[in-house]
Amino acid sequence: MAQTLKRLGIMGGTFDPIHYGHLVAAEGARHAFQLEKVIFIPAGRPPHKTGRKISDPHHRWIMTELAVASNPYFDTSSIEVERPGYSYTIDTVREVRNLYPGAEIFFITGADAVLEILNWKNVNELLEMCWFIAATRPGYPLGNLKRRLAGIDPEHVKRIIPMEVPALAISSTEIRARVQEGRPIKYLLPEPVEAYILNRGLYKS
Ligand SMILES: Nc1ncnc2c1ncn2[C@@H]1O[C@H](COP(=O)(O)OP(=O)(O)OP(=O)(O)O)[C@@H](O)[C@H]1O
Ligand SMILES: O=C(O)c1ccc[n+]([C@@H]2O[C@H](COP(=O)([O-])O)[C@@H](O)[C@H]2O)c1
Repeated sequence: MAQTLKRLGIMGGTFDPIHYGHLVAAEGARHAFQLEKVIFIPAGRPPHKTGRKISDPHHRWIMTELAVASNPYFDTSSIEVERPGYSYTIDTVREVRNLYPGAEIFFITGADAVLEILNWKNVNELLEMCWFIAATRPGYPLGNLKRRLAGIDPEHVKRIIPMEVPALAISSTEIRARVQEGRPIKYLLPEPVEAYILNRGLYKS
């Protein structure tokens, strides 16, 4: 059913697993851009990660649910998990616009993802439909976006807004490696997510 909101955030990601880097970026965006809600949307089949093993979308979606439960502004959606084929953001933003007609949409990414946006499907159309918030991330300097995204219409590049967040050098890759090597992951991600990973034996092999 369609809902009325003025400013809506979407945090897209593979979330394999979700960690505090994602949550801090989303909460920073919620506050800075007065977003009434941030919907976390785990990618069902990320188009750019075809060459690597990704956990079952069901696990990634449950971990996302567990991670956002304590924040009344956060929600999740399984639209990408349920949609067959590759999870293109353009399709997701179109769907979200139908569910929230009239809402201004802010797609939240980290600096690494936004620097790859040139390769995204229908990027110019996407930037006409929503704003992009590019959260700072250690190791991915965001300087001179206009030059680095020279393939995109400069008017559209203005739709990408850098946002400073507390630097957390956490990645899902590092968490998976830690689990595999028996090193701790505590304090890198919410406790219920940690418990889920350990109970289900994720990332062991
Ligand atoms: N520590 C972080 N700080 C800021 N943004 C982040 C951080 N970690 C991830 N993001 C952003 O969150 C979004 C989803 O990221 P993703 O689920 O791929 O996590 P990841 O840690 O980058 O995963 P992986 O290591 O498996 O590639 C991306 O836009 C990414 O740039
Ligand atoms: O639509 C695309 O072409 C596209 C290409 C690469 C990434 N994305 C989206 O960008 C978000 C962050 O991706 P990732 O790999 O950093 O988790 C996630 O929602 C992906 O679906 C989208």
